[in-house]
Amino acid sequence: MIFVLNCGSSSVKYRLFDGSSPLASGKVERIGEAGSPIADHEAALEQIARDLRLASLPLEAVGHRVVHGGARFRTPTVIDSDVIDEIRALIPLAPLHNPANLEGIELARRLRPDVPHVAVFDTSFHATLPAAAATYAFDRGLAARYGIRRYGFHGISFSYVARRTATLLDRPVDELNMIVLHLGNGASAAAIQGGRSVETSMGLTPLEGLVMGTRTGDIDPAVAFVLARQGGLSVDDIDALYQHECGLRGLCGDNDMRTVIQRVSAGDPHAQLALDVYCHRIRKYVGAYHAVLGRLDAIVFTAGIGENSADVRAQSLSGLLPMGIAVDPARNAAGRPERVISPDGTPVTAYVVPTDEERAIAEEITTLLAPSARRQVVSSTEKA
Ligand SMILES: Nc1ncnc2c1ncn2[C@@H]1O[C@H](COP(=O)(O)OP(=O)(O)O)[C@@H](O)[C@H]1O
Ligand SMILES: CC(=O)OP(=O)(O)O
Ligand SMILES: [Mg+2]
Repeated sequence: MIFVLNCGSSSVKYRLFDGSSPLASGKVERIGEAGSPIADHEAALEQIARDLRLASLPLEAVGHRVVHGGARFRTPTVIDSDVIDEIRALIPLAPLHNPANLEGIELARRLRPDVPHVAVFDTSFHATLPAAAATYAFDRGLAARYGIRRYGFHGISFSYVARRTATLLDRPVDELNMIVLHLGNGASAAAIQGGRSVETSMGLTPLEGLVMGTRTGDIDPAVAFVLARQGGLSVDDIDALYQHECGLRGLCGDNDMRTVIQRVSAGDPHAQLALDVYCHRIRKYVGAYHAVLGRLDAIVFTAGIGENSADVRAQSLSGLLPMGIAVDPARNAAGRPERVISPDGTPVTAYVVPTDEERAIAEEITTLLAPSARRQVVSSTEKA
């Protein structure tokens, strides 16, 4: 059995697998929010551990989603105290995520010190970004000193969804060019060429790129100078503002797309502008990534908003028929969770493909711990 933990900034998702069959799963949301019965991640994890009798399960390994792996972690990694220190050192680059990931790791290791704990990183899939896409036009010396470059995130999801889409198209992933739009609490786009990430919208941190629930996405760096010089805000104030008070919430007061869309239906102009900015940003990235890829075979929507919001999908891709992209209203509105939403015969096939980060993590761990891979892990440790 493999137990997988996905500790997010305000939620914990978990899944227990017996081989490839899920035995139990769940999600604790709104951790630490006003009025929520779950005060912190520790309380959430203790409840999950009790419910599942985690201490006595016949586990082979525990898998952890870790958002920022920096330049060092390009593959799933067995966690030791050195790895924990390295994940902790990356907290400034993922302040909403790495602390929660670490809490999950530390609590789970305390509970199950007898099994390997494996970190699977959101950044790994983007290790293939070409230098031209990964590099900021920034002082070369400072960039090297502080590790300032574009890393990209949501890689566990992108990699899983790309493989799933290739299966649906019944073609090898290495022949396909696709754009995947992961639209959840955090949101990002990736251009994937032959199964490899060649461009993505998040950068050094998960702040860059698309509009998110509470995060800015792309913004002129000079906004920070104005806030500091004219508003007297500190760096920490600005960081907190960009992370928690911007995005959809900043534009209309709500960070949940369901509420935004209800308000749009009721004629609310702030909600309307929030939705328009959100979809305009996606459309802009689709055009840019089409140019990066040259030929485009598929556009795929995934995660909470991507999988559930027909309005966002339709508005983001409307008017793109000259680029070979279209959405069929009936297919978009309803159907199986995993489906084609473009009309037959359009050059680019548009899909909804539900993501499954927990399954992807379990699969990575099964591969890592397979007997042949285990020998490689041992021999590379010996060499080091
Ligand atoms: N039916 C729906 N219509 C529009 N948005 C939805 C719907 N269902 C869920 N969402 C959105 O999905 C988001 C959460 O996505 P999810 O991928 O579960 O996030 P995360 O894994 O990052 O916590 C919520 O902000 C919510 O607005
Ligand atoms: C990297 C990131 O933004 O993750 P999430 O969408 O889970 O917040
Ligand atoms: Mg997520």
